[in-house]
Amino acid sequence: MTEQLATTAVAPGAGLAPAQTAPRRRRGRLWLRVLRRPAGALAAGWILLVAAGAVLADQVAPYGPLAQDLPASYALPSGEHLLGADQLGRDILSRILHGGQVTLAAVAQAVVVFVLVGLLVGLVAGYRGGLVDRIVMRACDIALAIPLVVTLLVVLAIFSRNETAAMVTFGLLASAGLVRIVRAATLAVRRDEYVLAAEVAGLRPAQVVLRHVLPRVLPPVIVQASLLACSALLVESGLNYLALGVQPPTPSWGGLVADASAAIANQPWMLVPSGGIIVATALAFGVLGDVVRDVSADRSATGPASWRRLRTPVVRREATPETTAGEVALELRGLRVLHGDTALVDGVDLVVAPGEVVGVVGESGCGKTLTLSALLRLLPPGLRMSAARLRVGGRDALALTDRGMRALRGSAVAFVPQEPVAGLDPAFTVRAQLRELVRHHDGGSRQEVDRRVRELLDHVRLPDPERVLASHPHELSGGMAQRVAIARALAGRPQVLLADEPTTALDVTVQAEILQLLRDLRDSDGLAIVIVTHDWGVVAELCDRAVVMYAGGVVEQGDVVALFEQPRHPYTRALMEANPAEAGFRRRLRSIPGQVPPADARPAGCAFAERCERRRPDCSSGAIPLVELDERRVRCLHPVGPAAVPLPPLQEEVVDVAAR
Ligand SMILES: Nc1ncnc2c1ncn2[C@@H]1O[C@H](COP(=O)(O)OP(=O)(O)OP(=O)(O)O)[C@@H](O)[C@H]1O
Repeated sequence: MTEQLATTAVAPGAGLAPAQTAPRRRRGRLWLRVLRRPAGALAAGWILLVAAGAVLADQVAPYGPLAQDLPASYALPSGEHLLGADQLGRDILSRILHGGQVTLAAVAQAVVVFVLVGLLVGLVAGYRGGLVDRIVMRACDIALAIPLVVTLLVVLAIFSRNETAAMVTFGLLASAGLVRIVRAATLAVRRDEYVLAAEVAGLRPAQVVLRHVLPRVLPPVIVQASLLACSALLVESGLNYLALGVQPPTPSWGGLVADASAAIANQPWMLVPSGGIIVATALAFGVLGDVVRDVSADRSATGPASWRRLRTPVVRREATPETTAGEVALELRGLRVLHGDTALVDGVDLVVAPGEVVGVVGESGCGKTLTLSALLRLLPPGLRMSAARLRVGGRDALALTDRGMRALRGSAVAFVPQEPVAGLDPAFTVRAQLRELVRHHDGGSRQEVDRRVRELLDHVRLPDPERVLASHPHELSGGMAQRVAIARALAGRPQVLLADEPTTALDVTVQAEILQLLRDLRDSDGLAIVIVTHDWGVVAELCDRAVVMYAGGVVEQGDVVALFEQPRHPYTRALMEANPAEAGFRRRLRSIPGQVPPADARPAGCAFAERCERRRPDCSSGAIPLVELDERRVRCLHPVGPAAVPLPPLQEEVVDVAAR
């Protein structure tokens, strides 16, 4: 158990699904794939034929809709009347074509209202969440409880048989069901990493929704719209059958069925074309919906793996921090991340100069990712953050509104995820995704945008850029995808790059290439980089300084060379000794006994004391100060090596950002 724990703490790639193994998806535009299926092609073809016949009825119908030919009364199909004639000798085919104008227009009205309301309200509820979502859901409950037929009859009575009013009401009431579906789909998509990546890149909510959420929720909307069209057709025909809508002699499909029913004793044939057109068209709408559902189920079966969900926090804290000498790209002082009253992260400081790389190391659950998320002011729902200071690229990130923070993300500070493929939208090519960001940050003509996209790919040294640009994320290897993710991050020319284990999902050779790339970016662009890693090898290769975290706090931080030469905190030393690279032939990997205490059960005093071979009774008696020890900071009463000098305490005052 303890062996296993030590390995988990430091092994590169532990517990991670390599991005390259993401299953390949069959691709193609949705409508093309629908048309490739015989049932889809047949249904779509029939609907198009019927719609075209209705629109062009004046041109293609052999007779006028009201033209009578009494000698042909009740005529069966013939060369003169292809579908026969009714009791007044009116051509049934012509009346079906003209009646289609009324019926299909009514169906279209209902579908348009249904889709517009369902899509807009569902997207807003799912994306915004919170109070908006709750209000929308209650309104849907009410709408779904209203009896449809009774309401339509009331509307027809109030608006003197106005069919448009009835169909708009029908679409509106039915849209409550679509709102729920779109909301659920939006909630699911919001958890996908590429949507998060778009948010982190600083895109506006409307851009994120239109570009990355809408395409995902569209298939269920098309399915529901088809099914609604089917219902609307039956409802409209029913109303006209009862003569509650358009009045005779104006033809409508429901009215034709009513005529045929009245004449059934004289000529049963009349019911075949008039009922048949309704049945066939309703069937076509239903089949089309089914095919779209099948096809889109194939598409979404292999969606990207969900990553940690990050959201905007609500609380900030201000303080009188110690001053920082020299130029600073990123300055974080006294960070706390709270879950209710429990501090998940407590008192973390992080100062990074331009061109400096800082590694954040520690076992799982020590607070590394939450610290990174807090730097972006993006935390999982339910968590709050406070800090004495957060300055990014010279700007006070704690004083910024949500809109200001969005502008900061992607421009001053950018993020590289652990699983690069999951951070890219599977529906778009690399070119489209890079263009989107370049357009967002720089604007310019298409040629200028394309030039910048090529520059970015050259900057991250992607071989065969044209092929990469034309590829979808699943067609890229892990290394290529990580270079694309870095190119995306660089699109806004950030001063600070945050990376959450950017090499753990990659094989060793590719890891080395990505580390080299990050080193070069630090040197060429003067990027300040904060990298979360479990791998001391990455720290040694890339970082200038390291911050060692344990149980939500910093236990040691300082220059990497000095740290490797002489770790001063017993935890740092134990973590280094548990590094798989330290194990050799016939040499067992050392492990740290016990495990990191959960945030709500941290012991008094030093959180590491229970697992520490140097513990003394005073380790568990009170708060342990962070002390200065030969140019590094250590939170330990009995450090490895010479004794320490305490640092002055940080004074803080609490300010609620949300209240500003
Ligand atoms: N949304 C949340 N709600 C409550 N607790 C959380 C939440 N997210 C993280 N935590 C807790 O906060 C602590 C720090 O989590 P964090 O993800 O930052 O750890 P980590 O060091 O990044 O771990 P890993 O290396 O496994 O990614 C853990 O105890 C975790 O259980």
